[in-house]
Amino acid sequence: MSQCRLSLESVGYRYAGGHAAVADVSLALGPGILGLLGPNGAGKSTLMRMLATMTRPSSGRITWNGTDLAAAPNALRATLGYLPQDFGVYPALSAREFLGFLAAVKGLSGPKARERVDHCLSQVGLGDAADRRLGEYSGGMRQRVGIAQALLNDPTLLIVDEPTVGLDPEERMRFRHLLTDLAGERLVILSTHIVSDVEASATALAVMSAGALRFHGTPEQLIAQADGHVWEWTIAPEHLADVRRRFTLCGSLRRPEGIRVRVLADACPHADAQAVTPELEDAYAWLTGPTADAAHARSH
Ligand SMILES: Nc1ncnc2c1ncn2[C@@H]1O[C@H](COP(=O)(O)OP(=O)(O)OP(=O)(O)O)[C@@H](O)[C@H]1O
Repeated sequence: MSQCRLSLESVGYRYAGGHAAVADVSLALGPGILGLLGPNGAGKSTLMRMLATMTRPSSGRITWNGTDLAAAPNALRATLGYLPQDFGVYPALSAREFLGFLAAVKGLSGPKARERVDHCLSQVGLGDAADRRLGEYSGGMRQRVGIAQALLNDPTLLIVDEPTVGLDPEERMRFRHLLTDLAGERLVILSTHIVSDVEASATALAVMSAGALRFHGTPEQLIAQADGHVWEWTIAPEHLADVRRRFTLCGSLRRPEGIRVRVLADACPHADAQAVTPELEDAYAWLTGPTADAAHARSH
């Protein structure tokens, strides 16, 4: 079994003339699926590009099985699969031709390459569509081609950056299952701003906002942080706008007797409100949303 230890020590990145897009991120990772969550602009893609050795950290260091990536990026590249956020395909080629081309770029050729291309296409469920032009593929199918190309070298580290953007719910679900199947002994890092993308599959979560790492742990540990901060009660429909203005609204459900609202608050928001068991979505909003900032400010 290949080793699979990725370590980030106080990693930071600053774009020329800009603020710190990533600041002081430390993480120790092993096999499993890490869901990297964060709102737009949190620094996820910048971090992923450093992990994929596309850019070097401005500060700190990243090691793969103990080797510093700044000094020896090839230590990782041979065993890395990367699906960037802006992955594009050649519409005139079939999936089989496209992957054959990329296999050759990666140094695979002959029957071995053909076998590998077939294997990766069937792994992502595109065996039957392999000879169709990529221009005719749906968004979800194209993203699966993106995963297939990332799998060509049977990577130990698989990095996928916002792979579900633009997919419909069915394709999104299929993509989640695919990543779960692929995990095994590898480390899969999946970035997204959609909690349900990682809810069922991630063994660990890292949450970023404004360049900083706000949480690293299991989904259960994240949920525990929101315990006692998620409330529900029923209001008259005309009070909805007021509740929305005063609290972070996580959900609302129209019922015959009124609207059942679900809000985040650090203390009981209303005489009728009851604390309810948090879901992962609530906990993520609690960690990254305005309620969290307000509660944080009050405690300092
Ligand atoms: N090429 C660049 N030059 C300057 N600033 C950049 C560049 N790319 C990203 N940034 C800035 O760095 C910060 C982090 O961006 P990044 O793309 O890493 O976030 P993200 O979490 O991946 O968000 P998204 O999901 O929107 O891509 C943002 O403030 C962004 O504006």
